Amino acid sequence: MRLDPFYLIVDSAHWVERLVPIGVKLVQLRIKERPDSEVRRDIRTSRTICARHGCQLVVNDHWRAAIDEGCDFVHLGQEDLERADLAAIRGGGLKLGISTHDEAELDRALSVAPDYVALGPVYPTVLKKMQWAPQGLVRLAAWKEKIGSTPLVAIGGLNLERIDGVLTHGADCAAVVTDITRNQDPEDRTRHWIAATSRWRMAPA
Ligand SMILES: Cc1ncc(COP(=O)(O)OP(=O)(O)O)c(N)n1
Ligand SMILES: Cc1nc(C(=O)O)sc1CCOP(=O)(O)O
Ligand SMILES: [Mg+2]
Repeated sequence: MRLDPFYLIVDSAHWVERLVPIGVKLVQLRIKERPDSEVRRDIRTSRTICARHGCQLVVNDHWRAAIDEGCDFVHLGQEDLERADLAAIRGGGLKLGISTHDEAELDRALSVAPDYVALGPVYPTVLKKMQWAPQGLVRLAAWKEKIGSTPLVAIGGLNLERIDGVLTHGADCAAVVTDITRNQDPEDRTRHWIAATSRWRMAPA
């Protein structure tokens, strides 16, 4: 399986509506602390927009709603993994991405045969407080060495200047939140991300 090299992460369907039509092909809905009814409404709206634009939709954390709404992927962290019904996710035909931050988490992730593994934070992130020091590019390359053909997602502190570094050190895909959503012109920044990742999009598998 191949992932688009540009992985946008946003916290509402409004962002999906704004940015996916520009040409985003892989987007995660990462909604925190909102009622289940709103989460489901945003997933449904995003699903419709993504289907219209040929974009894969990943749902973070809310795996039951993702199954119910027929999404493409679920993303789970290690704690989420404890509570989720992986058989139901697989049975629903959804793919699974898993966060990792150290070797033990990587072993745990690989034990459930994920469709991608994420390593973070590669660089310092302002989005959330993290207990791990920035992983760096050498560690990213070590992760790829260990996981082989399973796609590797780099996340944490990525910006336009850091894309080439992660994609030449083993990442198949660069995930981003604030470099786009806190940019003064998110649409323009999204266009730049699409252009900056284009040579990996076109590279032979
Ligand atoms: C692509 C990607 N990588 C990592 C994460 C983080 O997931 P998690 O550790 O469960 O933390 P929260 O995002 O739920 O706060 C992610 N969402 N996406
Ligand atoms: C949500 C998330 N998870 C991470 C991890 O390391 O698991 S880093 C991160 C934040 C990514 O946001 P930004 O692109 O703004 O740094
Ligand atoms: Mg989570």
